[in-house]
Amino acid sequence: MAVTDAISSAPTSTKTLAASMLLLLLTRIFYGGSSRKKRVTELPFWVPLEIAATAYFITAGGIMGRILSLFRRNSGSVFGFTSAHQVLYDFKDVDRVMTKQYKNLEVFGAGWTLLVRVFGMSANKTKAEMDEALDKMLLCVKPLYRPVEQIFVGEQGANASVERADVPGVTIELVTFWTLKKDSKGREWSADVCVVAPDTAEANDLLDRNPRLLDDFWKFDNEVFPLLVIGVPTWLPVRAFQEGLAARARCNRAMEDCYRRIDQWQNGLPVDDGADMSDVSYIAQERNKIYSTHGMPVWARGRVDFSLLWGQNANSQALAFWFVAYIYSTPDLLPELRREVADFVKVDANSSPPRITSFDIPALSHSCPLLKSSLFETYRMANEATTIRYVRDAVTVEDGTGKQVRLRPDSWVSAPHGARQHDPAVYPEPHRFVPDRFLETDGETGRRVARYGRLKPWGSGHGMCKGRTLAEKEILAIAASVMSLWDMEPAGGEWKMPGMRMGTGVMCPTEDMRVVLRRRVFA
Ligand code: HEM
Repeated sequence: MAVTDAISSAPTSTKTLAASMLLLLLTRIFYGGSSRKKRVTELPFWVPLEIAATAYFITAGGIMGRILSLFRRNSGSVFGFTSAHQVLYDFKDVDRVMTKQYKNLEVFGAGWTLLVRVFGMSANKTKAEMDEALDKMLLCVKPLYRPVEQIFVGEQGANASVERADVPGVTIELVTFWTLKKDSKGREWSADVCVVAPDTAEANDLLDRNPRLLDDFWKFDNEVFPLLVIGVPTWLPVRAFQEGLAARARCNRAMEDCYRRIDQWQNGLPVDDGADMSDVSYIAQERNKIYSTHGMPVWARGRVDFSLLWGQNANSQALAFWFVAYIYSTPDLLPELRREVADFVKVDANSSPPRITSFDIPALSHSCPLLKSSLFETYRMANEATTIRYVRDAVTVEDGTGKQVRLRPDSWVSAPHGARQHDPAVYPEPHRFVPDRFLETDGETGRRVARYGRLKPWGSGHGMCKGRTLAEKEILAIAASVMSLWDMEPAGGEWKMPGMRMGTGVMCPTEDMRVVLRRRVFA
Protein backbone atom coordinates (compact mmCIF):
# COMPACT_ATOMS: atom_id res chain seq x y z
CA MET A 1 0.00 0.00 0.00
CA ALA A 2 1.26 3.38 -0.90
CA VAL A 3 2.51 6.09 1.37
CA THR A 4 3.77 9.22 -0.23
CA ASP A 5 4.91 12.64 0.66
CA ALA A 6 1.61 13.92 -0.43
CA ILE A 7 -0.07 11.71 2.10
CA SER A 8 2.09 12.94 4.93
CA SER A 9 1.66 16.61 4.17
CA ALA A 10 -1.54 17.39 2.31
CA PRO A 11 -4.66 18.10 4.35
CA THR A 12 -6.88 16.05 2.01
CA SER A 13 -4.65 13.08 2.60
CA THR A 14 -4.95 13.54 6.31
CA LYS A 15 -8.70 13.45 5.85
CA THR A 16 -8.35 10.33 3.77
CA LEU A 17 -6.32 8.71 6.51
CA ALA A 18 -8.79 9.78 9.18
CA ALA A 19 -11.59 8.27 7.08
CA SER A 20 -9.54 5.09 6.62
CA MET A 21 -8.95 4.84 10.35
CA LEU A 22 -12.66 5.23 11.05
CA LEU A 23 -13.49 2.62 8.44
CA LEU A 24 -10.80 0.41 9.96
CA LEU A 25 -12.34 0.73 13.39
CA LEU A 26 -15.83 -0.02 12.10
CA THR A 27 -14.73 -2.99 10.04
CA ARG A 28 -12.76 -4.39 12.99
CA ILE A 29 -15.88 -4.07 15.15
CA PHE A 30 -18.13 -5.76 12.60
CA TYR A 31 -15.79 -8.29 11.07
CA GLY A 32 -12.85 -8.62 13.47
CA GLY A 33 -12.22 -12.06 14.86
CA SER A 34 -14.85 -13.73 12.69
CA SER A 35 -12.41 -15.73 10.59
CA ARG A 36 -12.09 -19.44 11.28
CA LYS A 37 -10.06 -22.19 9.75
CA LYS A 38 -11.50 -23.37 6.46
CA ARG A 39 -10.44 -24.39 2.96
CA VAL A 40 -9.75 -20.83 2.07
CA THR A 41 -9.78 -17.91 4.45
CA GLU A 42 -10.91 -14.60 3.03
CA LEU A 43 -8.67 -11.61 3.45
CA PRO A 44 -10.50 -9.37 5.95
CA PHE A 45 -11.32 -5.84 4.76
CA TRP A 46 -9.33 -4.29 7.54
CA VAL A 47 -5.99 -5.88 6.60
CA PRO A 48 -5.32 -3.54 3.62
CA LEU A 49 -6.45 -0.63 5.79
CA GLU A 50 -4.06 -1.63 8.57
CA ILE A 51 -1.22 -1.93 6.08
CA ALA A 52 -1.96 1.55 4.76
CA ALA A 53 -2.20 2.98 8.27
CA THR A 54 1.06 1.32 9.40
CA ALA A 55 2.92 2.48 6.31
CA TYR A 56 1.54 5.98 6.81
CA PHE A 57 2.67 6.16 10.43
CA ILE A 58 6.10 4.81 9.53
CA THR A 59 6.75 7.31 6.76
CA ALA A 60 5.23 10.25 8.59
CA GLY A 61 7.64 9.77 11.52
CA GLY A 62 7.45 12.27 14.44
CA ILE A 63 4.44 11.85 16.69
CA MET A 64 2.89 9.40 14.22
CA GLY A 65 5.96 7.21 14.44
CA ARG A 66 5.78 7.34 18.23
CA ILE A 67 2.12 6.31 18.15
CA LEU A 68 3.05 3.38 15.93
CA SER A 69 5.82 2.30 18.30
CA LEU A 70 3.04 1.51 20.83
CA PHE A 71 2.10 -1.31 18.48
CA ARG A 72 5.62 -2.58 18.07
CA ARG A 73 6.18 -6.19 19.05
CA ASN A 74 9.24 -7.67 20.70
CA SER A 75 11.11 -7.46 17.45
CA GLY A 76 11.67 -3.90 16.28
CA SER A 77 10.49 -4.78 12.81
CA VAL A 78 7.08 -6.25 13.56
CA PHE A 79 4.03 -4.12 14.15
CA GLY A 80 0.43 -5.03 14.74
CA PHE A 81 -2.68 -3.39 16.08
CA THR A 82 -3.72 -6.92 17.12
CA SER A 83 -2.17 -10.37 16.77
CA ALA A 84 -4.69 -11.13 13.98
CA HIS A 85 -2.43 -9.24 11.58
CA GLN A 86 1.24 -8.44 11.90
CA VAL A 87 3.17 -6.14 9.66
CA LEU A 88 6.80 -6.90 8.88
CA TYR A 89 8.54 -3.62 8.28
CA ASP A 90 12.14 -3.54 7.08
CA PHE A 91 12.30 -7.17 8.16
CA LYS A 92 15.76 -8.25 7.08
CA ASP A 93 14.92 -11.85 6.29
CA VAL A 94 11.57 -11.24 4.66
CA ASP A 95 12.51 -13.08 1.45
CA ARG A 96 13.85 -16.09 3.29
CA VAL A 97 10.83 -16.26 5.58
CA MET A 98 8.32 -15.93 2.74
CA THR A 99 10.17 -18.53 0.67
CA LYS A 100 10.98 -21.08 3.36
CA GLN A 101 7.64 -20.88 5.12
CA TYR A 102 5.56 -20.87 1.98
CA LYS A 103 3.46 -23.84 3.08
CA ASN A 104 2.40 -22.04 6.25
CA LEU A 105 2.27 -18.56 4.77
CA GLU A 106 -0.34 -19.04 2.06
CA VAL A 107 -0.76 -16.91 -1.03
CA PHE A 108 -4.06 -18.42 -2.13
CA GLY A 109 -6.44 -16.84 0.42
CA ALA A 110 -5.60 -13.26 -0.55
CA GLY A 111 -5.67 -14.16 -4.27
CA TRP A 112 -9.08 -15.87 -4.05
CA THR A 113 -10.46 -12.95 -2.05
CA LEU A 114 -9.38 -10.54 -4.78
CA LEU A 115 -10.96 -12.77 -7.42
CA VAL A 116 -14.28 -12.75 -5.61
CA ARG A 117 -14.32 -9.31 -4.08
CA VAL A 118 -12.57 -7.29 -6.76
CA PHE A 119 -12.59 -9.14 -10.08
CA GLY A 120 -16.24 -10.17 -9.87
CA MET A 121 -15.80 -13.93 -9.78
CA SER A 122 -19.06 -14.45 -7.90
CA ALA A 123 -21.20 -11.84 -9.67
CA ASN A 124 -24.56 -13.46 -10.58
CA LYS A 125 -23.33 -16.88 -9.49
CA THR A 126 -25.01 -19.18 -6.97
CA LYS A 127 -23.30 -20.55 -3.89
CA ALA A 128 -23.23 -24.01 -5.51
CA GLU A 129 -21.53 -22.60 -8.62
CA MET A 130 -18.97 -20.80 -6.47
CA ASP A 131 -18.30 -23.90 -4.38
CA GLU A 132 -17.65 -25.86 -7.55
CA ALA A 133 -15.36 -23.14 -8.94
CA LEU A 134 -13.38 -23.06 -5.67
CA ASP A 135 -13.03 -26.87 -5.65
CA LYS A 136 -11.65 -26.83 -9.17
CA MET A 137 -9.47 -23.80 -8.57
CA LEU A 138 -7.75 -25.52 -5.66
CA LEU A 139 -6.82 -28.31 -8.06
CA CYS A 140 -5.72 -26.00 -10.87
CA VAL A 141 -3.88 -23.27 -9.06
CA LYS A 142 -0.39 -24.78 -9.01
CA PRO A 143 -0.33 -26.17 -12.55
CA LEU A 144 -1.76 -22.89 -13.88
CA TYR A 145 1.38 -21.05 -12.82
CA ARG A 146 3.65 -23.31 -14.87
CA PRO A 147 3.07 -21.85 -18.35
CA VAL A 148 3.01 -18.33 -16.89
CA GLU A 149 6.37 -18.79 -15.19
CA GLN A 150 7.83 -20.41 -18.26
CA ILE A 151 6.94 -17.49 -20.53
CA PHE A 152 6.86 -14.51 -18.17
CA VAL A 153 9.60 -15.29 -15.64
CA GLY A 154 12.04 -17.29 -17.76
CA GLU A 155 14.56 -15.16 -19.60
CA GLN A 156 14.05 -16.78 -23.00
CA GLY A 157 10.28 -16.77 -22.92
CA ALA A 158 10.18 -13.12 -21.86
CA ASN A 159 12.64 -12.09 -24.60
CA ALA A 160 10.57 -13.91 -27.20
CA SER A 161 7.33 -12.31 -25.96
CA VAL A 162 8.73 -8.81 -26.18
CA GLU A 163 10.19 -9.63 -29.60
CA ARG A 164 6.75 -10.70 -30.84
CA ALA A 165 5.19 -7.48 -29.57
CA ASP A 166 7.34 -5.60 -32.15
CA VAL A 167 7.83 -2.58 -29.92
CA PRO A 168 10.03 -0.70 -32.47
CA GLY A 169 7.43 -1.25 -35.19
CA VAL A 170 4.68 0.15 -32.99
CA THR A 171 6.76 3.03 -31.65
CA ILE A 172 7.30 4.46 -35.12
CA GLU A 173 3.54 5.06 -35.33
CA LEU A 174 3.36 7.19 -32.18
CA VAL A 175 1.15 10.21 -32.69
CA THR A 176 2.78 13.60 -32.91
CA PHE A 177 0.97 15.14 -30.00
CA TRP A 178 -0.55 13.39 -27.10
CA THR A 179 -1.67 13.82 -23.56
CA LEU A 180 -1.32 11.51 -20.61
CA LYS A 181 -4.57 12.12 -18.87
CA LYS A 182 -5.26 12.21 -15.20
CA ASP A 183 -6.32 8.82 -13.86
CA SER A 184 -5.80 7.11 -17.15
CA LYS A 185 -2.74 5.21 -15.84
CA GLY A 186 -1.24 5.55 -19.27
CA ARG A 187 -4.26 4.55 -21.31
CA GLU A 188 -2.76 6.22 -24.36
CA TRP A 189 0.26 4.02 -23.96
CA SER A 190 -1.89 0.95 -24.01
CA ALA A 191 -3.68 2.16 -27.09
CA ASP A 192 -0.71 3.31 -29.11
CA VAL A 193 2.42 1.72 -27.83
CA CYS A 194 1.91 -1.43 -25.84
CA VAL A 195 0.31 -4.57 -27.04
CA VAL A 196 -2.24 -5.24 -24.38
CA ALA A 197 -0.87 -8.66 -23.57
CA PRO A 198 2.37 -9.62 -25.22
CA ASP A 199 2.41 -13.28 -26.07
CA THR A 200 -1.33 -13.48 -25.77
CA ALA A 201 -2.37 -13.21 -29.35
CA GLU A 202 -5.92 -13.95 -28.34
CA ALA A 203 -5.84 -10.52 -26.76
CA ASN A 204 -5.92 -9.14 -30.28
CA ASP A 205 -8.93 -11.30 -30.97
CA LEU A 206 -10.27 -9.95 -27.70
CA LEU A 207 -9.66 -6.36 -28.74
CA ASP A 208 -11.12 -6.83 -32.21
CA ARG A 209 -14.28 -8.28 -30.80
CA ASN A 210 -14.45 -5.92 -27.84
CA PRO A 211 -13.26 -2.50 -28.99
CA ARG A 212 -14.23 -0.97 -25.61
CA LEU A 213 -12.18 -3.46 -23.65
CA LEU A 214 -9.31 -1.12 -22.90
CA ASP A 215 -11.58 1.69 -21.80
CA ASP A 216 -13.50 -0.74 -19.64
CA PHE A 217 -10.30 -2.17 -18.22
CA TRP A 218 -9.05 1.22 -17.02
CA LYS A 219 -12.48 2.32 -15.84
CA PHE A 220 -12.60 -0.79 -13.65
CA ASP A 221 -9.03 -0.21 -12.45
CA ASN A 222 -9.58 3.45 -11.62
CA GLU A 223 -13.13 3.59 -10.39
CA VAL A 224 -13.72 0.39 -8.49
CA PHE A 225 -10.58 -1.61 -7.79
CA PRO A 226 -9.28 0.27 -4.72
CA LEU A 227 -12.76 0.59 -3.22
CA LEU A 228 -13.59 -3.07 -3.63
CA VAL A 229 -10.29 -4.08 -2.02
CA ILE A 230 -11.37 -2.41 1.22
CA GLY A 231 -14.81 -3.96 1.04
CA VAL A 232 -17.02 -1.16 -0.26
CA PRO A 233 -20.33 -2.91 -1.09
CA THR A 234 -21.30 -3.22 -4.76
CA TRP A 235 -24.68 -1.55 -4.15
CA LEU A 236 -23.01 1.78 -3.32
CA PRO A 237 -25.15 4.28 -5.24
CA VAL A 238 -22.32 6.29 -6.78
CA ARG A 239 -22.48 6.70 -10.54
CA ALA A 240 -18.78 6.33 -11.34
CA PHE A 241 -18.59 3.25 -9.14
CA GLN A 242 -21.62 1.63 -10.79
CA GLU A 243 -20.18 2.41 -14.24
CA GLY A 244 -16.92 0.80 -13.16
CA LEU A 245 -18.81 -2.32 -12.10
CA ALA A 246 -20.59 -2.44 -15.46
CA ALA A 247 -17.19 -2.13 -17.16
CA ARG A 248 -15.91 -5.03 -15.03
CA ALA A 249 -18.89 -7.16 -16.11
CA ARG A 250 -18.12 -6.45 -19.78
CA CYS A 251 -14.45 -7.40 -19.27
CA ASN A 252 -15.46 -10.65 -17.58
CA ARG A 253 -17.93 -11.46 -20.38
CA ALA A 254 -15.26 -10.83 -23.02
CA MET A 255 -12.82 -13.13 -21.22
CA GLU A 256 -15.45 -15.83 -20.74
CA ASP A 257 -16.35 -15.72 -24.45
CA CYS A 258 -12.68 -15.89 -25.33
CA TYR A 259 -12.13 -19.03 -23.23
CA ARG A 260 -15.31 -20.59 -24.62
CA ARG A 261 -13.90 -20.20 -28.15
CA ILE A 262 -10.53 -21.65 -27.10
CA ASP A 263 -12.28 -24.60 -25.49
CA GLN A 264 -14.45 -25.25 -28.55
CA TRP A 265 -11.38 -25.11 -30.77
CA GLN A 266 -9.32 -27.45 -28.58
CA ASN A 267 -12.20 -29.93 -28.56
CA GLY A 268 -12.62 -29.84 -32.33
CA LEU A 269 -16.06 -28.18 -32.09
CA PRO A 270 -17.37 -25.35 -34.28
CA VAL A 271 -15.99 -22.10 -32.85
CA ASP A 272 -18.40 -19.25 -32.00
CA ASP A 273 -18.42 -16.54 -34.69
CA GLY A 274 -16.20 -18.77 -36.84
CA ALA A 275 -13.22 -17.13 -35.12
CA ASP A 276 -9.74 -17.84 -36.48
CA MET A 277 -7.94 -19.43 -33.55
CA SER A 278 -4.63 -20.15 -35.23
CA ASP A 279 -2.80 -17.41 -33.34
CA VAL A 280 -3.99 -18.24 -29.83
CA SER A 281 -1.03 -17.93 -27.52
CA TYR A 282 0.79 -20.76 -25.82
CA ILE A 283 -0.19 -19.54 -22.36
CA ALA A 284 -3.90 -19.40 -23.09
CA GLN A 285 -3.81 -22.81 -24.76
CA GLU A 286 -1.93 -24.39 -21.89
CA ARG A 287 -4.07 -22.78 -19.23
CA ASN A 288 -7.24 -23.94 -20.94
CA LYS A 289 -5.92 -27.52 -21.09
CA ILE A 290 -5.22 -27.39 -17.34
CA TYR A 291 -8.67 -25.95 -16.63
CA SER A 292 -10.21 -28.70 -18.80
CA THR A 293 -8.28 -31.48 -17.09
CA HIS A 294 -9.69 -30.40 -13.74
CA GLY A 295 -13.20 -29.65 -15.00
CA MET A 296 -13.16 -25.92 -14.26
CA PRO A 297 -16.37 -24.35 -15.62
CA VAL A 298 -15.68 -22.17 -18.67
CA TRP A 299 -17.25 -19.05 -17.11
CA ALA A 300 -14.79 -19.36 -14.21
CA ARG A 301 -11.79 -19.76 -16.53
CA GLY A 302 -12.50 -16.38 -18.09
CA ARG A 303 -13.05 -14.67 -14.76
CA VAL A 304 -9.86 -16.04 -13.20
CA ASP A 305 -7.88 -14.99 -16.24
CA PHE A 306 -9.35 -11.51 -16.17
CA SER A 307 -7.20 -11.10 -13.05
CA LEU A 308 -4.17 -12.27 -15.05
CA LEU A 309 -4.97 -9.78 -17.80
CA TRP A 310 -5.13 -7.11 -15.11
CA GLY A 311 -1.81 -8.24 -13.59
CA GLN A 312 -0.19 -8.08 -17.01
CA ASN A 313 -1.29 -4.55 -17.75
CA ALA A 314 -2.20 -2.42 -14.76
CA ASN A 315 1.28 -1.98 -13.31
CA SER A 316 3.50 -2.28 -16.38
CA GLN A 317 1.77 0.42 -18.36
CA ALA A 318 1.70 2.92 -15.52
CA LEU A 319 5.39 2.19 -14.86
CA ALA A 320 6.24 2.68 -18.54
CA PHE A 321 4.62 6.11 -18.35
CA TRP A 322 6.64 7.17 -15.28
CA PHE A 323 9.87 5.77 -16.72
CA VAL A 324 9.61 7.64 -20.01
CA ALA A 325 8.51 10.80 -18.20
CA TYR A 326 11.57 10.66 -15.90
CA ILE A 327 13.94 9.94 -18.79
CA TYR A 328 12.85 13.00 -20.74
CA SER A 329 12.41 15.36 -17.80
CA THR A 330 15.66 14.62 -15.92
CA PRO A 331 18.39 17.00 -17.10
CA ASP A 332 21.15 15.34 -19.19
CA LEU A 333 19.76 11.84 -18.81
CA LEU A 334 18.33 11.41 -22.31
CA PRO A 335 21.62 11.92 -24.24
CA GLU A 336 23.46 9.59 -21.86
CA LEU A 337 20.89 6.86 -22.27
CA ARG A 338 20.80 7.30 -26.03
CA ARG A 339 24.56 6.77 -26.07
CA GLU A 340 24.26 3.70 -23.88
CA VAL A 341 21.59 1.97 -25.98
CA ALA A 342 22.96 3.02 -29.39
CA ASP A 343 24.87 -0.24 -29.92
CA PHE A 344 21.79 -2.29 -29.21
CA VAL A 345 19.08 -0.19 -30.84
CA LYS A 346 20.32 0.56 -34.35
CA VAL A 347 18.45 3.33 -36.12
CA ASP A 348 18.47 4.12 -39.84
CA ALA A 349 18.50 7.90 -39.51
CA ASN A 350 18.32 8.38 -43.29
CA SER A 351 15.06 6.59 -43.86
CA SER A 352 11.96 8.69 -43.75
CA PRO A 353 10.80 8.49 -41.07
CA PRO A 354 13.86 7.15 -39.18
CA ARG A 355 13.33 3.55 -38.16
CA ILE A 356 14.89 0.95 -35.91
CA THR A 357 16.72 -1.66 -37.96
CA SER A 358 17.94 -3.92 -35.16
CA PHE A 359 16.81 -4.23 -31.58
CA ASP A 360 18.72 -6.34 -29.04
CA ILE A 361 16.23 -7.01 -26.26
CA PRO A 362 18.50 -9.12 -23.99
CA ALA A 363 21.24 -6.46 -24.18
CA LEU A 364 18.89 -3.80 -22.81
CA SER A 365 18.73 -5.87 -19.60
CA HIS A 366 22.34 -7.00 -19.45
CA SER A 367 24.48 -4.31 -21.09
CA CYS A 368 22.74 -1.01 -20.29
CA PRO A 369 23.36 -0.44 -16.56
CA LEU A 370 22.33 3.20 -16.48
CA LEU A 371 19.05 2.43 -18.26
CA LYS A 372 18.37 -0.34 -15.80
CA SER A 373 19.37 1.71 -12.76
CA SER A 374 17.02 4.47 -13.97
CA LEU A 375 14.24 1.89 -14.16
CA PHE A 376 14.97 0.70 -10.61
CA GLU A 377 14.84 4.33 -9.49
CA THR A 378 11.46 4.62 -11.21
CA TYR A 379 10.26 1.57 -9.27
CA ARG A 380 11.48 3.25 -6.09
CA MET A 381 9.68 6.49 -6.84
CA ALA A 382 6.42 5.17 -8.27
CA ASN A 383 5.80 1.57 -7.25
CA GLU A 384 4.60 0.41 -3.85
CA ALA A 385 4.68 -3.38 -3.58
CA THR A 386 3.01 -5.22 -0.73
CA THR A 387 3.12 -8.88 0.22
CA ILE A 388 0.14 -10.35 2.09
CA ARG A 389 -0.03 -13.94 3.35
CA TYR A 390 -2.40 -16.00 5.47
CA VAL A 391 -0.74 -17.79 8.41
CA ARG A 392 -2.25 -21.27 8.43
CA ASP A 393 -0.17 -22.85 11.20
CA ALA A 394 1.88 -21.11 13.84
CA VAL A 395 5.26 -19.97 12.60
CA THR A 396 8.19 -18.60 14.53
CA VAL A 397 10.40 -16.48 12.36
CA GLU A 398 13.69 -14.78 12.96
CA ASP A 399 14.04 -11.25 11.72
CA GLY A 400 17.70 -11.52 10.74
CA THR A 401 18.95 -9.71 13.86
CA GLY A 402 18.45 -12.70 16.15
CA LYS A 403 15.01 -11.67 17.40
CA GLN A 404 12.20 -14.19 17.12
CA VAL A 405 8.60 -13.45 16.31
CA ARG A 406 5.69 -15.83 16.60
CA LEU A 407 2.96 -15.53 14.00
CA ARG A 408 -0.16 -17.10 15.36
CA PRO A 409 -2.24 -19.56 13.35
CA ASP A 410 -5.26 -18.25 11.45
CA SER A 411 -3.84 -14.74 11.26
CA TRP A 412 -2.41 -12.48 8.55
CA VAL A 413 1.08 -11.23 7.90
CA SER A 414 2.08 -8.52 5.49
CA ALA A 415 5.16 -6.64 4.31
CA PRO A 416 4.67 -3.14 2.87
CA HIS A 417 7.94 -3.09 0.91
CA GLY A 418 7.30 0.39 -0.42
CA ALA A 419 7.33 2.07 3.00
CA ARG A 420 11.14 2.03 3.13
CA GLN A 421 11.56 3.46 -0.36
CA HIS A 422 11.36 7.07 0.83
CA ASP A 423 13.46 6.69 3.95
CA PRO A 424 16.42 9.13 3.81
CA ALA A 425 18.49 6.75 5.94
CA VAL A 426 18.38 4.22 3.12
CA TYR A 427 18.00 6.48 0.08
CA PRO A 428 19.53 9.96 0.58
CA GLU A 429 17.39 12.73 -0.93
CA PRO A 430 14.56 10.24 -1.31
CA HIS A 431 12.29 12.62 -3.24
CA ARG A 432 14.79 13.28 -5.98
CA PHE A 433 14.99 11.04 -9.05
CA VAL A 434 18.63 9.93 -9.11
CA PRO A 435 19.21 7.80 -12.24
CA ASP A 436 22.46 6.18 -11.09
CA ARG A 437 21.31 5.46 -7.54
CA PHE A 438 21.33 1.71 -8.11
CA LEU A 439 24.63 1.54 -10.01
CA GLU A 440 27.48 -0.40 -8.44
CA THR A 441 30.87 -1.61 -9.60
CA ASP A 442 31.03 -5.38 -9.76
CA GLY A 443 33.81 -6.63 -7.48
CA GLU A 444 34.97 -9.33 -9.90
CA THR A 445 34.62 -7.82 -13.33
CA GLY A 446 34.97 -4.14 -12.45
CA ARG A 447 31.97 -3.46 -14.70
CA ARG A 448 29.13 -1.10 -13.80
CA VAL A 449 25.99 -3.04 -12.88
CA ALA A 450 22.54 -2.07 -11.65
CA ARG A 451 21.53 -3.92 -8.49
CA TYR A 452 18.24 -3.93 -6.63
CA GLY A 453 19.83 -3.74 -3.17
CA ARG A 454 16.94 -3.47 -0.69
CA LEU A 455 14.34 -2.57 -3.28
CA LYS A 456 11.53 -5.12 -3.68
CA PRO A 457 9.21 -4.04 -6.48
CA TRP A 458 8.06 -7.61 -7.16
CA GLY A 459 7.04 -8.60 -3.65
CA SER A 460 8.57 -11.46 -1.78
CA GLY A 461 9.08 -15.23 -1.66
CA HIS A 462 6.91 -17.87 -3.21
CA GLY A 463 4.12 -15.52 -4.32
CA MET A 464 6.48 -13.02 -5.89
CA CYS A 465 5.31 -11.45 -9.17
CA LYS A 466 5.03 -14.04 -11.93
CA GLY A 467 5.50 -11.45 -14.66
CA ARG A 468 8.61 -9.71 -13.41
CA THR A 469 11.04 -10.62 -16.17
CA LEU A 470 8.53 -9.89 -18.89
CA ALA A 471 7.45 -6.59 -17.30
CA GLU A 472 11.02 -5.37 -16.95
CA LYS A 473 11.94 -6.25 -20.51
CA GLU A 474 8.74 -4.79 -21.86
CA ILE A 475 9.31 -1.45 -20.10
CA LEU A 476 12.99 -1.27 -21.08
CA ALA A 477 12.04 -2.02 -24.69
CA ILE A 478 9.34 0.66 -24.78
CA ALA A 479 11.62 3.31 -23.29
CA ALA A 480 14.59 2.40 -25.51
CA SER A 481 12.61 2.52 -28.71
CA VAL A 482 10.70 5.71 -27.82
CA MET A 483 13.88 7.58 -26.96
CA SER A 484 15.65 6.27 -30.05
CA LEU A 485 12.98 7.62 -32.40
CA TRP A 486 11.36 10.58 -30.70
CA ASP A 487 12.20 13.93 -29.19
CA MET A 488 9.82 15.21 -26.57
CA GLU A 489 9.24 18.61 -25.02
CA PRO A 490 6.89 19.80 -22.31
CA ALA A 491 3.86 21.47 -23.89
CA GLY A 492 3.86 24.16 -21.18
CA GLY A 493 7.50 25.24 -21.62
CA GLU A 494 9.01 23.58 -18.55
CA TRP A 495 9.14 19.99 -17.40
CA LYS A 496 6.91 19.37 -14.46
CA MET A 497 6.35 15.84 -13.26
CA PRO A 498 2.77 15.23 -12.17
CA GLY A 499 2.05 14.55 -8.52
CA MET A 500 1.39 10.98 -7.44
CA ARG A 501 -1.55 9.44 -5.71
CA MET A 502 -2.11 5.93 -4.52
CA GLY A 503 -2.98 3.49 -7.28
CA THR A 504 -3.46 -0.24 -7.29
CA GLY A 505 0.27 -0.91 -6.99
CA VAL A 506 1.94 1.71 -9.15
CA MET A 507 1.18 5.37 -8.40
CA CYS A 508 -1.29 7.29 -10.56
CA PRO A 509 -0.49 10.78 -11.87
CA THR A 510 -2.64 13.45 -10.22
CA GLU A 511 -2.73 15.69 -13.27
CA ASP A 512 -2.22 15.65 -17.03
CA MET A 513 1.27 15.72 -18.43
CA ARG A 514 1.10 17.36 -21.82
CA VAL A 515 4.02 16.91 -24.16
CA VAL A 516 4.92 17.63 -27.76
CA LEU A 517 6.49 14.77 -29.68
CA ARG A 518 8.66 15.28 -32.73
CA ARG A 519 10.55 12.75 -34.75
CA ARG A 520 14.09 12.66 -33.42
CA VAL A 521 16.52 14.99 -35.08
CA PHE A 522 19.85 13.24 -35.62
CA ALA A 523 22.95 15.43 -35.45
C1 HEM B 1 5.90 -3.26 -13.53
C2 HEM B 1 5.01 -4.23 -13.58
C3 HEM B 1 4.63 -5.12 -12.43
C4 HEM B 1 4.75 -4.93 -11.08
C5 HEM B 1 5.36 -3.73 -10.36
C6 HEM B 1 4.21 -6.10 -10.42
C7 HEM B 1 4.18 -6.29 -9.04
C8 HEM B 1 3.63 -7.40 -8.42
C9 HEM B 1 3.58 -7.59 -6.99
C10 HEM B 1 4.11 -6.61 -5.95
C11 HEM B 1 2.97 -8.77 -6.75
C12 HEM B 1 2.64 -9.38 -5.37
C13 HEM B 1 3.83 -10.21 -4.91
C14 HEM B 1 3.70 -10.72 -3.50
O1 HEM B 1 2.60 -11.12 -3.10
O2 HEM B 1 4.72 -10.73 -2.76
C15 HEM B 1 2.64 -9.35 -8.04
C16 HEM B 1 2.01 -10.56 -8.21
C17 HEM B 1 1.73 -11.11 -9.45
N1 HEM B 1 2.04 -10.58 -10.68
FE1 HEM B 1 2.97 -8.84 -11.05
N2 HEM B 1 3.77 -6.97 -11.38
C18 HEM B 1 4.00 -6.42 -12.62
C19 HEM B 1 3.74 -6.99 -13.84
C20 HEM B 1 3.21 -8.24 -14.04
C21 HEM B 1 3.03 -8.86 -15.33
C22 HEM B 1 3.43 -8.27 -16.67
C23 HEM B 1 2.45 -10.06 -15.10
C24 HEM B 1 2.13 -11.04 -16.18
C25 HEM B 1 1.65 -12.15 -16.08
C26 HEM B 1 2.27 -10.21 -13.65
C27 HEM B 1 1.71 -11.31 -13.02
C28 HEM B 1 1.60 -11.46 -11.65
C29 HEM B 1 0.98 -12.61 -11.00
C30 HEM B 1 0.35 -13.82 -11.71
C31 HEM B 1 1.06 -12.41 -9.62
C32 HEM B 1 0.53 -13.32 -8.52
C33 HEM B 1 1.64 -14.23 -8.05
C34 HEM B 1 1.18 -15.27 -7.07
O3 HEM B 1 0.06 -15.19 -6.56
O4 HEM B 1 1.93 -16.24 -6.82
N3 HEM B 1 2.75 -9.08 -13.05
N4 HEM B 1 3.06 -8.50 -9.04
